[in-house]
Amino acid sequence: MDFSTPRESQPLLNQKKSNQKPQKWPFRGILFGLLFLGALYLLYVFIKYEIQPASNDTTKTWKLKHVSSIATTNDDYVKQCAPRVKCDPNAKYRSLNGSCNNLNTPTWGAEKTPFFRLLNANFSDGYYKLRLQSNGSALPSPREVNIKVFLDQEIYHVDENNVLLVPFGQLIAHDVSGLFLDIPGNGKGGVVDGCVDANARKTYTQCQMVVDNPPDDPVYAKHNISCMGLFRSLTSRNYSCPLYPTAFVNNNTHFIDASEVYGQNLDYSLHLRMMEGGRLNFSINNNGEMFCPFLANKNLDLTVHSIKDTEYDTGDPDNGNQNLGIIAMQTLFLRYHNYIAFKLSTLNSNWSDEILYQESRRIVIATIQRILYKDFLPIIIGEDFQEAYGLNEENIYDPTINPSTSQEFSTAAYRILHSLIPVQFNFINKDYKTEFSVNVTDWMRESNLIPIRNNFDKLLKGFLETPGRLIQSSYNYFISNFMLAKPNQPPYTGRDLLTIDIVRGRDVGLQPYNYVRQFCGLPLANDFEDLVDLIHIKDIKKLKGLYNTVNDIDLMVGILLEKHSDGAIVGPTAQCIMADSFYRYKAGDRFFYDVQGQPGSFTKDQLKVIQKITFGHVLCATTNVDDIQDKIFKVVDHNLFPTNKLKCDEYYLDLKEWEELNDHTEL
Ligand code: HEM
Ligand SMILES: [Ca+2]
Repeated sequence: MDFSTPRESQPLLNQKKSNQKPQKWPFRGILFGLLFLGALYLLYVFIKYEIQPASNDTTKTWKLKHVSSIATTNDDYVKQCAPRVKCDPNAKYRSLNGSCNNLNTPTWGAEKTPFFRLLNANFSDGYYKLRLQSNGSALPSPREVNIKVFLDQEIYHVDENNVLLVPFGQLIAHDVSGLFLDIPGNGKGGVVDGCVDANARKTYTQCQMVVDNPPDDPVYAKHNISCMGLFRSLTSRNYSCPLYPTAFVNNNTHFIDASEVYGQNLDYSLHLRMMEGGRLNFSINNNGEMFCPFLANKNLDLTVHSIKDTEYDTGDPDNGNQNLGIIAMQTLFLRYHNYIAFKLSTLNSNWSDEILYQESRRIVIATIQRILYKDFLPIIIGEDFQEAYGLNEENIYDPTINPSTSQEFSTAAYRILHSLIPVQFNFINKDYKTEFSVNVTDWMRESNLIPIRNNFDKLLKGFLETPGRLIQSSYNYFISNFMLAKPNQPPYTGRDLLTIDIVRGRDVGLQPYNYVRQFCGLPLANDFEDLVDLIHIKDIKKLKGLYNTVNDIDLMVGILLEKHSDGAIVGPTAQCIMADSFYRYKAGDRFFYDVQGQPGSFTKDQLKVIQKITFGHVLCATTNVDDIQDKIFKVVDHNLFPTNKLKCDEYYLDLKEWEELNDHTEL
């Protein structure tokens, strides 16, 4: 036995019998004194910043708490305007417009109902006018904020996540949120041209948020473009529901229910269907590949842009054609629906078109929900945070939870992922060669590339194999200057997405960053310097030069600048806002895929199948892309980690649990 090693229970300091005399009072006194002062200081810090007693992981103590709305207006729509809806409590399938999901409040989560608010709206007149700074002056031009705070600090590095995060993230955005523009007519049968002339600004309330570009604007000044014409958003007043303060309407269903694939209401959904074999309408290209139905030259919104050449008919008429990434997702899930419908029809030859359509729709929605909660969200808000927030737990439906998208989520928190948008999309072939790349901003509202030369497969391979833009506060230079340029005109006739996002937050009356941060359990900053816990001092200095007080900073700006939380790609305030909406989409959705005991629930065995479906299954069922990583949003080098690339045989989708459904469930 080695006696030189002290026994564990033996305090190390007592190990050696020291000949020294015990230390005397003055030394101990100083030590205790210092400790006492230290404790007092800590107490002061704890009180000042309302820090809760820490567990091992201090960040988790406040994160675990669910936020609950402190807005007083969330019931106004239901009380004052909601139509009476008669629901069938035994309906097996969710409605197309989201109504009757909640049997007590049937309009919760339905299309064309107002966004939920976490905090009350903030308008300078308490009703509709844009917020001002606390001293009554106008807020800084968002374009100037972008130029001074964000644009000059772009980092040209890539991430371990791949580009697929962008189109999939956008697909979810278009599922849960649709803020339409309130475009005024010019009295001559046309519409006001972008609010750019001074007269329009004076005449139309919808033109109140035109953004002035600073005179030294690095891009627009030399072309004499002095402002960015923008319209305000549609309000509940546009739908004959005059709420006070102004409420903004979601034109999509709030639920994660693939409404961008199926449409937001019954009429529109019928127009998208073949009415045969449960399938959705489609077009075929020269290679016999399936796409969303081609629509030639249909103009959607000529005031902002015009549509060129190939356009597709999708469940999301407003945004489905916005860029190549989203059109790829629309195509992918249309094909997936039709693939499932075909499979189910071979298993159940007696099923009607309606049953095939609804059963396929149910599986498509479940697939999107699975990918979102299992693969996408942990990357965004962090795995530990997601776990701690209870977002991984088996779903227990709670009818008291309002499933509606929060305004803070749709017009700020979820938009910060715009910073992930890459400059280019790569078209990569089966041999992992990039055949060509295109600028995302050169190909907006134009889809001609998609249906030719196997480009669709190459674009998807490109999403998987291209490392994403490093997560950072700035948006890329192109999307910050040249988005949606006028057709056949130079790029500088385009727009700045970050400017739009900041001003959109003012449009819908979001509270400033400091108050939302406090709502999320973080300390309220008394002055700019107090932000240093989450925002870099160099950014604080810039904010000081732009905003009057710390209470004036736009929510979008503050959350973009926040340091990211451990394991997440966003900071704590964005985590808090996002987790809230994603929690309510789940716990407040009676048809969420894993809810049991409802007329629309999957059987236990079907659920087991659903729980195995991944993005790889979707790709293998619908494209020629092969060798797909299980961790779908990560870049996996095929040379270094060949075994992490799985062949499509491993993504076989077996739906025999749906065979002769009458044996499993009642129809
Ligand atoms: C190439 C990719 C993308 C482009 C070009 C793009 C562009 C846009 C544009 C122009 C708007 C409307 C702005 C306004 O007038 O208020 C918008 C809205 C929005 N975007 Fe993106 N976006 C992209 C990707 C994403 C991604 C990856 C996310 C999130 C993961 C996202 C989330 C949102 C949200 C939540 C809205 C508000 C939707 C609404 O309520 O109507 N977008 N985006
Ligand atoms: Ca939806």
